[in-house]
Amino acid sequence: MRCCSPPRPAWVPTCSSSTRSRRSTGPARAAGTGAWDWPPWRSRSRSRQRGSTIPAMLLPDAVCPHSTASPRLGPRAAGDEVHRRCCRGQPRELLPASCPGMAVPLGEPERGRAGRAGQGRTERGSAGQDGMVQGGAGPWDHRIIKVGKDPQGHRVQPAPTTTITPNPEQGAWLNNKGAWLSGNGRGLTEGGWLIGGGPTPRPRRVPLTSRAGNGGSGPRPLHGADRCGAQRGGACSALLCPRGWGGGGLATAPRGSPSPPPPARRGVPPPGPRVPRCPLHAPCPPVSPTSPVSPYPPYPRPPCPPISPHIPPPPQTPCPRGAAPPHLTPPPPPGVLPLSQAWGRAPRLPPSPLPAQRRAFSNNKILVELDESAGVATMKFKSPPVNSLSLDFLTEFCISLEKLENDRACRGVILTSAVPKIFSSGLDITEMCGKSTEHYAEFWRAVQEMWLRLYSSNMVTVAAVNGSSPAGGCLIALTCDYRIMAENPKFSIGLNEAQLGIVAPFWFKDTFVNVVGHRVAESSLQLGSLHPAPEAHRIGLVDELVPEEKLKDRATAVMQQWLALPGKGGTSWAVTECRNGDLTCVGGPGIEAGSCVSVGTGGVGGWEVGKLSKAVRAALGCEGCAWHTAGRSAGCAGRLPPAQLAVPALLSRAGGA
Ligand SMILES: CCCCCCCCCCC/C=C/C(=O)SCCNC(=O)CCNC(=O)[C@H](O)C(C)(C)COP(=O)(O)OP(=O)(O)OC[C@H]1O[C@@H](n2cnc3c(N)ncnc32)[C@H](O)[C@@H]1OP(=O)(O)O
Repeated sequence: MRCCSPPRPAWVPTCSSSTRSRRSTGPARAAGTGAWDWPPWRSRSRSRQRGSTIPAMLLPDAVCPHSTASPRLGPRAAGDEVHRRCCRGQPRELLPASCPGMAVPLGEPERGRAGRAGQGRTERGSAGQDGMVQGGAGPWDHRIIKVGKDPQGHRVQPAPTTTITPNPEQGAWLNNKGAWLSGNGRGLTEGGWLIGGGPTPRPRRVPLTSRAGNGGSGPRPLHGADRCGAQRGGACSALLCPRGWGGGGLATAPRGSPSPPPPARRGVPPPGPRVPRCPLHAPCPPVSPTSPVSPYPPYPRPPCPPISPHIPPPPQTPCPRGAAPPHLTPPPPPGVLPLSQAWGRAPRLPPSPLPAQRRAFSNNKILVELDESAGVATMKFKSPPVNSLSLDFLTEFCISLEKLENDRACRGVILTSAVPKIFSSGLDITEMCGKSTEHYAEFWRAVQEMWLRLYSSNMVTVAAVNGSSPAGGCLIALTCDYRIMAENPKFSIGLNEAQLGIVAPFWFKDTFVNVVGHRVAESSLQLGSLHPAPEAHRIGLVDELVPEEKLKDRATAVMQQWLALPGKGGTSWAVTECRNGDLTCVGGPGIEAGSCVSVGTGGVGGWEVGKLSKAVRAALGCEGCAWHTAGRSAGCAGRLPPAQLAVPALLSRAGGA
């Protein structure tokens, strides 16, 4: 029996044959050994360079950390509680009978889950996660078994297994979560998921009246209370619950979409015509200070982010970011629809000649400033005295990061500290003693969550280490793409756990090894060394040192350098493959017209480009493939028409890699 995986499993492909790349020294062994103290499912863009893969997995019941069958979680009640919360994100079919989540009445979690996905609630459907498909005998018998981005560029988390059913009355399709699908049966999409091919064991029709959620691309209230698991009596996580966002102004609102209107719900008037919704105009919802069923201890939820004064109301005003000036879109080759027009979506705006638009939101412990024109956010830790990573901090960190991840205007994040001389002191030691087992489990889950989200972020992440950074603080820096440290020798960084008499978890270690190499990591870990900045630079623990006053500028420059590269920073790609391939040739800038075919990664759920290329090249034996970068939103939002997305064929020829 498959079980829920730890905290964020829902987007893990259920196909046991699928693989995903990951860092070479990452802890895939966790599955094999039964170790459960981290969920080894994430991939990372850098991993593709290393080329290793692990099987996608849902942990079996016996090794699920949240299962009562787990011998390591302690009292049954603790396991039950966490498991119940965790498993909320899982399709019911995948939950073991022993899962306490099964006790939640049917229908309740459905609403919560669907609403969650529909809210643009994201999993890190990193660019490496794939849109693999099993299809059906009939056009509506399909199963979606992988995940990616939706047409608006939001990463979404559909259930790994989804059946869809036609709704002839409205000429469209619904899945078993009530989400709207668009397409023509050959290239149906559900919020960006391409679906097609292969039988579904038990296709299920869902009465319209029970389709409460809208996990697809149809409109829905950003913060409707009925979307909130907490409101439904189900488990509600601050991270999962749309209300936990504390305001959707910066979050996820789909822009113009060709999707059909959502189904009417009993007692709920059908919404009017779909109006492209500007997230900046989204009304700020009431936010309750606490959520009684949140898995997190009550804490003041962050206030709604202020709507920038330069964004004019009213909501009906055309979105200022809704359409690109024509001159900014390069003309496509003759006969080829630009990606951004193929599905009628607006590409991401390149830097505007207008004054820089800056937005900021803040919670208790982290200040986030987003420079929209640059596409770069700065997350400043402001939790004095030492930015210790408490449960609250970690939670706010994840929320902030995910907000940015969902924000199409943001492609990179600089992490730094607002506390003088301290980047972060690492895990809050006070969270690790004198607390309940449940608290320990929750805290540790949050630690992992922080790492996973950061590690697998689609954004470019740069750590501007402007102070000491021991242990968990060092981990944050290690988890970023690039580390710049203030060259003050009084600042030190390292995994010093050994000095505290504890052992760095192996995923701390693996992250460390990936950066500094095996031998340096070995000796440093054994000694629990804290390396002064110059030494840290020498051993490669940080990539460069700069005077503290130049740290910000340098981080910004590095960020620009990274963002200029194709494929990073959430940039979506149209993968161009390959001579004599059987896909439709679309050509594109830098691509010899007629020689390549193109697959919009946004349309296939966020394929990791390098991996796809590698797989396709291996399968087709092609040489000289080129990439066509379409820009983040253009690539995500502007997918090729289904007819041009011969992805199943591609996948089958690529062995589903
Ligand atoms: C629960 C889950 C189950 C899993 C358990 C398994 C355990 C495995 C864990 C493995 C991974 C561990 C990772 C970690 O991150 S452990 C934390 C490691 N951190 C440190 O060792 C840092 C210690 N602190 C320092 O070195 C210095 O404080 C620092 C350089 C950061 C700043 O020095 P400064 O002189 O400027 O400030 P003070 O030392 O005077 O400290 C000011 C106050 O801050 C408190 N403090 C410091 N660090 C922490 C911390 N990590 N957590 C909580 N509080 C911290 C310090 O006590 C001072 O408080 P008071 O003013 O009240 O005394």
